Amino acid sequence: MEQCVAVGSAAAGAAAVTLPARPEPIRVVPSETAVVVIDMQNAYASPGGYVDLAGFDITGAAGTISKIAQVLGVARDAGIQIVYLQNGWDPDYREAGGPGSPNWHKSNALKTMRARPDLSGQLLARGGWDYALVDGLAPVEGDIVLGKTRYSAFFNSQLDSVLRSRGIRMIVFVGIATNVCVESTLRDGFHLEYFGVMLEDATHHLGPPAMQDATVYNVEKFFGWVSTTADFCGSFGQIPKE
Ligand SMILES: C/C(=C/NC(N)=O)C(=O)O
Repeated sequence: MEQCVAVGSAAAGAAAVTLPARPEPIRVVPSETAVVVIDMQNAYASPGGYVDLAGFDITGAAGTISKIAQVLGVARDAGIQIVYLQNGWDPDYREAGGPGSPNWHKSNALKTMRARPDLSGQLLARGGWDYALVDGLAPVEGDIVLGKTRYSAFFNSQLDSVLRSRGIRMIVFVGIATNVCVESTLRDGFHLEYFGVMLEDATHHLGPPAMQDATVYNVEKFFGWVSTTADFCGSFGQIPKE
């Protein structure tokens, strides 16, 4: 087996779990691990949600929901902290920014609502159906739910302090979209000294399939590690229930 990368107190010999990953396995203590669920909202994963209305193919999202549900079940039994992110803005879209913000120009949700005024106030507005987490992935007691207003979950959010205060060193990423908010957050996490692992089959891209491949390449080569739902469940599922 290739050399393991040992994270946090695993490097000092604490009892740890080895997660098979590329480019090499990674060894970590479960209490220093968090699963970060990126934007599993109706907007990104349900027919009639924002990305569906904006013309992206969301047929893969149903499979992603069931993979994430498996990951969360095992993570909860292993005592791993789960943090959900929800992307969007206040119902008046002040947090989205006006024409002085690149977000106003690049956000496909804002562009879709400008093209279709009948949708105005519906897409990614806090409190609405589009903003809500999908039914199949409801948080349970002990999970943390945070809002975010830009692609990176570290930007202008409480994510760093929530993780840092709990001694988290490794983040396991699942969610949508691989090539937008998942990659943006994993990259920022790298720069904040978190070890990022992306479960490739528990994420889904926006755009052509090459987008998924490009992020997998970027993560494996430059920013972190790539693993799978089966490997996560196989390794963290061995831990006796607390
Ligand atoms: C394009 C897009 C991606 N979001 C995400 N959760 O990856 C958006 O929010 O408009």
